[in-house]
Amino acid sequence: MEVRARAPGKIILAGEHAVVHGSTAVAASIDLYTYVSLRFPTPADNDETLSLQLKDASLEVSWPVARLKEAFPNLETPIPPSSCSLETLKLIASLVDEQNIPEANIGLAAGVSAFLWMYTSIHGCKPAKAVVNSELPLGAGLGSSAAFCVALSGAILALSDSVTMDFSHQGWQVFGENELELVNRWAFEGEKIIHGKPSGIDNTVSTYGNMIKFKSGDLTRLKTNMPLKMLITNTKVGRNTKALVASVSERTLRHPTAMASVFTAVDSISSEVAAIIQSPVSDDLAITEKEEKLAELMQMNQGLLQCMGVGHASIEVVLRTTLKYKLSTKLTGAGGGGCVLTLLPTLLAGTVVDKVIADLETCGFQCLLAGIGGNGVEFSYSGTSHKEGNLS
Ligand SMILES: Nc1ncnc2c1ncn2[C@@H]1O[C@H](COP(=O)(O)OP(=O)(O)OP(=O)(O)O)[C@@H](O)[C@H]1O
Ligand SMILES: C[C@@](O)(CCO)CC(=O)[O-]
Ligand SMILES: [Mg+2]
Repeated sequence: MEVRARAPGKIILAGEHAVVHGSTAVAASIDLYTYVSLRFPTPADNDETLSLQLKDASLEVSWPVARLKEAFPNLETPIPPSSCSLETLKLIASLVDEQNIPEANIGLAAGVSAFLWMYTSIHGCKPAKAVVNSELPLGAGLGSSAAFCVALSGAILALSDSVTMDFSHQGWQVFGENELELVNRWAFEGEKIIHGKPSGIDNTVSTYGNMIKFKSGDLTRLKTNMPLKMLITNTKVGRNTKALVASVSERTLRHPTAMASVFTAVDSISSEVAAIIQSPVSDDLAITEKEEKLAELMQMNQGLLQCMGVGHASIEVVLRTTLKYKLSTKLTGAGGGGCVLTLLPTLLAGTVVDKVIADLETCGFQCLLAGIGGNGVEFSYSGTSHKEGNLS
């Protein structure tokens, strides 16, 4: 029995970082996915290990089941979604350490730890093989960590008793509402291990897809008929969300009143962005007016992100380049490099878009046009029609 799950990346249209401090943010899924396949070995495989293959990083880690049982002698599973205690996190860190992950790949250790926490909490020390690959750039602001956690959580739960299986269904299928909530809650626990203090917006938009408004853990699914086209530019400057989120918190401790005003301003911007996106579109004139407002709000949000200290020289280059074409740009995700969004108005000529892309690529950046607002996490089964690998 094998299950596959896929979860999308995301863009944040407004409100990153401020959302960690209780402000509203608006995010949308994009049609770039992280895929996870998970299978329990059959008796013929004679495989008593739990393994995780990370194809994007050409890394495979595995533990004999006996080693896991030794590390977690009192494991009772499944447990409901819960934070990994400091004590368990230490045990997991020592299991990860034993794998001697090369220094160049050390950022992956947190992802491996998140996998171990989610998997063992649901399936205990049962042998299995998980394989991960992604269409998303890792650590670039497009929610790769959330897509990783959501796809893993989806696959792990799809092979558990918490999910009702439908074998009559061919291809990708969606989870039920309660199942989605469970997938999202577990993914959030994984994100906590990777990010330290996530707001939950990234795993939530990856789980539910489409476009969402998010504030203090509350999700509003946005309904829109506004065609939204964004150019995504990857500055290819590496950064780490955990460190950037921590740096904004430190600035907030140093300047609490000033930062509170910044977060309040972002809250208003995000609320306005959500209102514009949701108001019905009647004609080209109405679209143009809405796009102009969105463009201005993106510029304002970018200025406030600068105030938070998450800009980068490479982002400035993208801003200046797109401004030559009177286009508005803001960073997306944690900033400090990573990806940047440029609003492409509906009536903008294709030739202009080509020129902007050529200009940005001359600077060494990578441009992509992703579809916005597609489905969230989905899964599909292959193999025999039961979940007990050792029965198949
Ligand atoms: N396909 C993958 N394979 C292995 N690890 C992954 C994968 N995708 C994400 N990760 C984990 O997530 C980490 C990157 O997460 P990080 O939050 O820093 O960036 P991001 O999620 O891409 O950007 P943002 O949080 O700003 O949207 C990696 O270092 C790794 O631990
Ligand atoms: C920077 C941040 O706001 C978004 C990262 O995509 C962090 C978070 O909300 O968890
Ligand atoms: Mg992330």
